[in-house]
Amino acid sequence: MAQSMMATDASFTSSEERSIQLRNVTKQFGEVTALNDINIDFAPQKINVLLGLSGSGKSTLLRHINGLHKPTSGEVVTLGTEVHRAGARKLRMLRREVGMIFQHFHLVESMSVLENVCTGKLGSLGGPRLGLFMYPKEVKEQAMEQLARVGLADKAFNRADALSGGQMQRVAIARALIQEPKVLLADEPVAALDPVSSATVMNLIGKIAKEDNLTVVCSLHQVELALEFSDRIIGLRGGELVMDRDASTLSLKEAHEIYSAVAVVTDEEIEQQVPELAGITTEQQS
Ligand SMILES: Nc1ncnc2c1ncn2[C@@H]1O[C@H](COP(=O)(O)OP(=O)(O)OP(=O)(O)O)[C@@H](O)[C@H]1O
Repeated sequence: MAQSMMATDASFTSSEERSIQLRNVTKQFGEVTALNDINIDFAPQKINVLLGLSGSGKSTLLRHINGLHKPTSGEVVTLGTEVHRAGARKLRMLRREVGMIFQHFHLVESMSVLENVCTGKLGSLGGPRLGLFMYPKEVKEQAMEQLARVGLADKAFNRADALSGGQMQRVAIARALIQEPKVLLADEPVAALDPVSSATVMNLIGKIAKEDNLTVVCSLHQVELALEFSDRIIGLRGGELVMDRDASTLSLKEAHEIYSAVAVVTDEEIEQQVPELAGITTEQQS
């Protein structure tokens, strides 16, 4: 792997406090190796973006951070919790501190916007609740505060399915924030949005991350957005870590190299692997 693709900001390699650590993490789904021996730390209060082709392992990596997946081998420690060996109770506790937003928002469309935000508190309130009246007054007030932060206080009593995609994602952000998380995981949060809404949502994530000192790990497909909104770019290809760079030092062209699906192979390597091709010109082969 090219050295330049793996250069890191000193703050990321510091042995000081780390929000998230993955050590030799491999994840197999049957025959498929979704992650292959990944070693990475995420420092607190940074915005980290995962880039890579479809199937490169971005969602799988995100899901290891809050224990939605457990590694086949290796260790994951998030906010001090050993995710790889945590039982259901410990994972529930951890997930109160780790908010997550998704490409398709995962709102309950028939519920009001306000109630959707209140559901972010279910993990700590316990028990099923159906209807706004079942939430304590202070939870509803907190939900209104978070809606105001994402610019949607005036939509609180609308049904969620009356909103645009960008607005739905902002509601999902408010729902994650009401948990008062330390870590925010975002799995392709703008993949279903138009460019203007995408920029609005990424701006919002960046602003809130700074205000709330959040550690953000976000998968994206838009390289330009990744460079604009992140502190750090992590590239995955076929489950392997192929880039780890401070975003401010990375050019657009370099970032696009993460997407070069075919590894560069030299003539010598081809001759070693396929001796019968040695000496045959491209013209003769075709
Ligand atoms: N639950 C699962 N069961 C079986 N295979 C899975 C599962 N989840 C992921 N995979 C496989 O693991 C590999 C990595 O998938 P993953 O969803 O992490 O990629 P991704 O980079 O997030 O892709 P995309 O950009 O399309 O979301 C793929 O080959 C995928 O098919």
